[in-house]
Amino acid sequence: MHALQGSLFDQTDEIRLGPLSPVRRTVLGAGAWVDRLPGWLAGADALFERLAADVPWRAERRQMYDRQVEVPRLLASYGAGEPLPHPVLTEAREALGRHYAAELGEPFVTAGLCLYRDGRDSVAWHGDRTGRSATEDTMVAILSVGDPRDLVLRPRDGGPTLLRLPLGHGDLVVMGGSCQRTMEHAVPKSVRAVGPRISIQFRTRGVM
Ligand SMILES: O=C(O)CCC(=O)C(=O)O
Ligand SMILES: [Fe+2]
Repeated sequence: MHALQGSLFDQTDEIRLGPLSPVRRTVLGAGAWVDRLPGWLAGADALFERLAADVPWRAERRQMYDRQVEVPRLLASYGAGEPLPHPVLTEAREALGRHYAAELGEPFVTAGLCLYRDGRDSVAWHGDRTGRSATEDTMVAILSVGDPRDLVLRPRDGGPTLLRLPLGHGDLVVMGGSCQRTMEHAVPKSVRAVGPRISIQFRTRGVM
């Protein structure tokens, strides 16, 4: 794994969340939208280092036709009520819950973590549509630390990529409304030399 290149605009070691009020919404149509807040978390490089070292990362293999393939990223997941690997993640989940309470109608309860070791790690086009999100609107909030990687979104029924969001260094994105059903998202492989990135995805009960 490449060493993380410390970011020039995040020289603080104090790991701290800013206010959520500056979040900006992009409406994608068909009930889907994306909220963004670049640099929500200060001290993102310090949080990256802590999570990289402290989280019990696991490699997964998946059945692909007749063979087992390595999932191209490392994973960790925290169910409802399980303590998160850093207190600022609990703060983030609660702050997001308060900010979106009226619109979402329920709290964020689970956290999934992905570690993209380098540009060869990725996630293929998909929607988070296992569980209630297959039929209901929901929100998936993602905090990113480490080197930015693009999160791309396109309509599920075909059509060009609508959004390409570089996410790292404390950036927040929230995919909301019908996004998991009507759109797909991916983190494509990168041929550029990129350092590692960790994403933390907060979801509601029964959504994967
Ligand atoms: O790393 C990201 O920002 C996206 C991860 C993702 O889409 C997922 O785990 O479902
Ligand atoms: Fe996803």
